[in-house]
Amino acid sequence: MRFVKGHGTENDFVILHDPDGALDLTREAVARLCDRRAGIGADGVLRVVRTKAAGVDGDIDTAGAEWFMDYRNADGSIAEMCGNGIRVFGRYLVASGLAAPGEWDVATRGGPKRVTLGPSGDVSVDMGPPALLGPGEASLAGEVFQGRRVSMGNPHLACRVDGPVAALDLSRAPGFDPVVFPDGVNVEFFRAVGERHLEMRVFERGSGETRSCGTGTVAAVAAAAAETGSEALPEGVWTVDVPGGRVTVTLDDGTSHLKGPAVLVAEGETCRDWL
Ligand SMILES: N[C@@H](CCC[C@H](N)C(=O)O)C(=O)O
Repeated sequence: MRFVKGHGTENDFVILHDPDGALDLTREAVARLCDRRAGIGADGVLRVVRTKAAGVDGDIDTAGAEWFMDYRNADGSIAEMCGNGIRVFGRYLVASGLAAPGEWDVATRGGPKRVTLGPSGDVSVDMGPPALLGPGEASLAGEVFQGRRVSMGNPHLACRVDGPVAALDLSRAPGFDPVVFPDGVNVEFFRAVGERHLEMRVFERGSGETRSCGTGTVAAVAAAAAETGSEALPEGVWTVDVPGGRVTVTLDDGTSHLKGPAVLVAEGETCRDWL
């Protein structure tokens, strides 16, 4: 099986080219591919499949997008959206000659997302309006953190912390109420380090701590922006520093845009009989 490896601010992915939907991508196969010692190693898999061959017709709004991002977490579970993944997905389509630089929609389980990119450089994606769903809490190393529940198509709990995020122990999954989050949750911890400038760490559902999470950065910005108390989120450009680098999140026109690097680093083929 041919693959490409890529990352967006070190949130890394194995990209599988499956235009006609021929791959039987089991949960076990994804977990083996993502294993960092016995496999290729990644936070998730991006299966690149033509929307018409993805078997999602009628289930989701695809807006006529030619390509569908089938995203899987490292444990093989399916997620609705991946903000860094879709930027890497866009870079892959352009680098492979499957799409021209410019602007177009990619279908995801979280709805169609408009990707904007040039022949090289940063990739931007319209992530849609963050949905603020009210308060929530997580626990970590015996401490309880208050946060805001945010949907970016996938579920988030964004918690402000007082000290540097580097001091947090994310070696174990944060605790949360499974009644409030029946499908699990991605938990972000953020701190303001300047005006419209956050630092953030994340523990992702299905992948553990990752070095970046695109949907998580938008959720953290939405939670921080909501602290102003105004009914609509105030417009503005935010910088978010994550362990893997820096992205910008723009809140404008009732939507959000995520922008940052998306890099393809290697391509190869899995060995016969391995997977
Ligand atoms: N890293 C991603 C989010 C991937 C999905 C997430 N773990 C979930 O299960 O919802 C991003 O960049 O947004």
